[in-house]
Amino acid sequence: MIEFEDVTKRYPDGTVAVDTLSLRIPSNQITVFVGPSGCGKTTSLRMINRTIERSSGTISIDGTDINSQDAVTLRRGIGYVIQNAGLFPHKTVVDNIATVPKLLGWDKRKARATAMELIERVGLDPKLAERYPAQLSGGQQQRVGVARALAADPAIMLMDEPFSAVDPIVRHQLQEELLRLQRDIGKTIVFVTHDIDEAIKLGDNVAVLQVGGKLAQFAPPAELLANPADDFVRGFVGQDRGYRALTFIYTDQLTVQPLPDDLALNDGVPVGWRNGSEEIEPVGAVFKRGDSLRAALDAVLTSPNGLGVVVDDEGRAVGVVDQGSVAEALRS
Ligand SMILES: Nc1ncnc2c1ncn2[C@@H]1O[C@H](COP(=O)(O)OP(=O)(O)OP(=O)(O)O)[C@@H](O)[C@H]1O
Repeated sequence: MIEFEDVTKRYPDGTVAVDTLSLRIPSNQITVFVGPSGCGKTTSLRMINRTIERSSGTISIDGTDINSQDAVTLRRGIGYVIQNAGLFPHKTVVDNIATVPKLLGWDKRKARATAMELIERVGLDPKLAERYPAQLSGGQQQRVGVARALAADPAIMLMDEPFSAVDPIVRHQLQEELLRLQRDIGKTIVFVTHDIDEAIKLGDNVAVLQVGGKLAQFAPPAELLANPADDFVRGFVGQDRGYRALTFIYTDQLTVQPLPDDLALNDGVPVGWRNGSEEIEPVGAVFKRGDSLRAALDAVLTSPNGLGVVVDDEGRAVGVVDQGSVAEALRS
């Protein structure tokens, strides 16, 4: 557990970026700091690895004050991922990832072998290992950034707006990858974002901060949406929090109907709806049994004929649901 107790950061010019922040960040979960620009998210995050020193209060990791150990040693034991990845431009991908293990004195072969393993683990093609960062896409660079942060197998990983500079599709893929990776590695992740959707999607817990680093609410996302602590949180979470809250509602009450003939399939995978002309219309979003009600609603809303397609783990269509069935589940 990482614990903030009455932590304040006052910069030399007098700006109070964080004001008596108290917070307990549970181990082996993702905790997201979210809030408007300038509310002190980055300052709070960087005080954990002491790249910014607090002015007063205590930060402890598993009961030990972080000021009781050498800052450089502390930092090497904590993974850190930033926006635009911050890779070393003159080092190859594999050498970027092996940086901290080498600093920690691992032998070269072990550091390299670990780096190669991580390349695959974060979903990168091993052929990219000898490329330089400038020869990668933004999304690939971010994956290298995550692999580099994980290289020395730290218990804690700090991530500061890591996916903000990539386009929405890549961002979605990186978020999914992070959740998949976290299911395997179970690190204590502290993640900064200004995007409430990202916070809700990734966080086991979400800390909503307001300007001055004041904690407005600390809660799991479903709780934040259902019971915002005050008007600030309500406003920040947004008008459509009812819709977002559907992300956390699962139902087995949807009536799944057999596949209609006008759904075009390729090897079982839905590719479009036939509408009587030569053209086929896009399927829209699909969802799996066991997905949230939000996914089911998305599927019927984005379908050209109001039928949402249900797929199995391999993406093959298994049935459809209609708007009435989703509305019934919403009502109950
Ligand atoms: N080195 C500094 N000197 C003085 N003030 C600073 C310094 N760094 C940050 N600040 C101020 O501290 C406050 C908090 O900044 P911080 O970067 O922690 O916020 P943030 O929530 O991460 O913002 P953003 O989402 O815009 O990145 C802001 O008012 C900022 O201007």
